[in-house]
Formats: sequence, C-alpha cells, structure tokens
Amino acid sequence: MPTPTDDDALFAGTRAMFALPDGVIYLDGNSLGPLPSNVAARVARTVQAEWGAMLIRAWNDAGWMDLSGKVGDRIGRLIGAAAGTVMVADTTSINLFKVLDAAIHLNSERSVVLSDTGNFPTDLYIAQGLTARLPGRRMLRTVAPEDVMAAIDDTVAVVMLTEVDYRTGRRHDMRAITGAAHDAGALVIWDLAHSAGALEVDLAGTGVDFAVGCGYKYLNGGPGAPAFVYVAPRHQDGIAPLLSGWIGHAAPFAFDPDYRPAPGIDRMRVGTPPVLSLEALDAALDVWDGIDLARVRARSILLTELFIAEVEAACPALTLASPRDAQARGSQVSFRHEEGFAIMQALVARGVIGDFRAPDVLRFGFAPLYVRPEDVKSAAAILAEVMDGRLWDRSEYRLRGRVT
Ligand SMILES: Cc1ncc(COP(=O)(O)O)c(C=O)c1O
Ligand SMILES: Nc1c(O)cccc1C(=O)C[C@H](N)C(=O)O
Repeated sequence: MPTPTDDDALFAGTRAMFALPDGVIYLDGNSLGPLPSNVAARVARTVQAEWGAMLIRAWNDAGWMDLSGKVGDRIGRLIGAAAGTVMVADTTSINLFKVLDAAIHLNSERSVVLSDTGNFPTDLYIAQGLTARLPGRRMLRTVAPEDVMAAIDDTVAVVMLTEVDYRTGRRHDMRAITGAAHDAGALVIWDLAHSAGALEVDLAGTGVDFAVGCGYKYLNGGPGAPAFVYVAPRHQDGIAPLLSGWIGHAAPFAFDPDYRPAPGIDRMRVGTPPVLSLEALDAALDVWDGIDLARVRARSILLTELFIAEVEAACPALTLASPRDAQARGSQVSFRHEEGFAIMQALVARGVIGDFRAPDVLRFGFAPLYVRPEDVKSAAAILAEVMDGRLWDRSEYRLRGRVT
C-alpha cells in the first residue's frame, strides 16, 4: 500500500502536466477532461510538419493510418485489454451500434437486449433504433439497475450496461453480471464512458465480450475526441460488421468492389480516421504513462469520501444521491436539491465547475490526475457558502438552455 506522501508526489506530477486555468476547481472531467499541456504543440506539429509539409504522404510516412490501433492499444492498457483488441474510432454511440448489432447476430436465436433504466440515453436510443429495425421480434427490455441480475434469463441475447451511472455514480458489479450473463448464455456489452481512466477495469480477466467508451472524459482527449471499442479476441473474426466501410476492409487500397472484412479488430473501423483528434488523444494519453490504475482508484476513493464528509457536515439541505459505499460508486459524487440547477450556476460563477443533471442532480467528478484534496475542501467550503447565504437565489442563475 503506497503511503499518502508517495501518492501526493505522484499526483502533483500528473497535475503539473495539465494547463488548468487559474481560479478554477475543475470537477467536471467526467464530462470533458481538461487540456493536457502537451496537446497543443502535438496538434500544431501534426498540422504544420505533417499535413502542411508532407501532404498526402503523411498517411504512410507519419503513420496516420495506423494511429487508430496504436492509440487503441494505449487505452487497452488502462482497461485490461490486450494489444489488438481495442480500436479508436467514431463516437461511443456509433461504436455501441456496431457491437450491439454484432452481439445480436452472434446470439441470433434469442430476442432480448437487456439494459437498465438508468443507462445513458444514447445507449437506450441506439438499442431502440437497432432492435426496431432488425427482422424478428427483437426488443429492448429495461429494468431498474438493482434488478438486472434477476432479469437475466434464457431469452436474453445481450446484456448492455454502463458500468458507472452518469447521474448518480452507482457502479454495477461488472464481474458478477458478466459471469451471470455468460452462465445464462447471453453476451455482454459494457459502456466504460465513466470507467476508463477512473476505475480498475479488467476486460480480459472478466471475460467481457464487447466494450465501448469515450476519449474525452477521464482520458482527456478533448471535445469530440474519438471513442474506443473493444472486441474480445474470440469474437473478432466472427463478426460481420453492419457498418461495412472501406477502412474496415481487408485491403482498403485494393478498391475491391466487394466488401471483405479485415481480420481482427480492424474490421471495427468504418471510414477515414480523424487524424487531428487522434493525435490530440494520443498526446493526452502521455499523462497515463506508468500510472497504476489501482493508485488512481485509491486516490479517487479518498477524494470522494472527503467530499461527501465535508458536504454532509456543512450542507444539510443537500441529499447524497451516490452510493455511500465507495466500492459501489465510480469517481463522481452527486447530491440532490430541487434548486440544483441554480446552485450549480452559483458554484460555477465562483470557480467551482461541476454540472447539473435534470431533474435535481448536482454532479461532481473527481479525477485524481489533477484534483487535489485541498481542491475538494475548497469546493465543499464554497458550496457551503452558496447554501448558507442562499447565493443561488438569483434570477440569472435560473436561466436554462445551457449545454451542461
Ligand atoms: C455512458 C455514456 N455513453 C455514451 C455517451 C455519449 O457518447 P458519444 O457522444 O461519444 O456518442 C456518454 C456521454 O456523452 C455517456 O455518459
Ligand atoms: N458528450 C457531451 C457533449 O457533447 C456535450 C456536453 C456534455 C457531454 C457529455 O459527455 C455528457 C456526459 N456523457 C454525461 O455523463 O452527462
């Protein structure tokens, strides 16, 4: 077990690798990670020395074509996935579409996609759209998160879940659910949007079939960073991609009129990769080099426990919406209040950036790479000032229509 002093030094080092604005305590890296300092120079270099100077030759000479798999392997280390099992491409929604279709077809005798009512809307929308269009009686069944285990039966083709609930931070037991699904003959897809870079994830060891996740949250790849998709080796060559694009072809530059999927994870590619965004994500991942996710998780628990204790001591009007048991939540803490929107606006105006999720959730993400215990204490103290003085009770804090 590392001593606190070791961790303080480790995370002071990682914090120094970010360009954080002065006067801000950033507790929204679970939605958009902050800017790592090396990203701007990397993107500028790609623009000038590669795009500008090498022109189209850069696809080969600067390695642009191989970047999606290379960055995928770097993310793979953070989620317990072997080299050659993670591809960076498209968005989380699109990757979910690809693997959900693949999983449904691998288990085509069965009709049900099982998810939970707390899942992120895009996951449910993708499943609704896909199941409605497939032939046969395919359907999405959603149950309360705590009822998922009991709902896994022999009608279920695919269990499709997000490990960490975006609103409350509640965490599913990935190992137990994956095991139960497999015992019942179902496949599993995990959305790791709020897990990758926040928790220890062991996709290979847990036997997960498919996973997807975002590049722009805890991985800090920047707004609209490409997402990732994981396919277990045992499934890779058995998938017939629904999105059968040319970059996922076995020989894209043969320009063969007939589609033939590439071997392995490459068939999860569809079209031309977004090179500038991939370079930004690749540079952002440098912060993770040599970082042990077990230490990140231990630090995250320390930060979230501290925040809960400080806020509950000072803000009796706020109700904890996250699980009290640290093992049962991810790296965020949420509180409920009917004036949550205005409270969050008042906090943001004072430099504490979290976000609000309707109808009443104040959400705070704790990314140990750059959030320190002293930030947690300061944020809780500012929240207490806002609550004690009813500083949120102003008309300008009630104006809705913002993104977050
Ligand atoms: C759990 C989860 N899945 C998917 C998404 C969306 O992914 P994308 O916009 O990259 O498709 C988000 C956040 O936006 C999310 O929280
Ligand atoms: N992807 C986002 C976006 O394009 C705009 C604003 C917010 C987001 C988010 O990531 C929301 C996030 N998935 C959530 O957990 O609420």
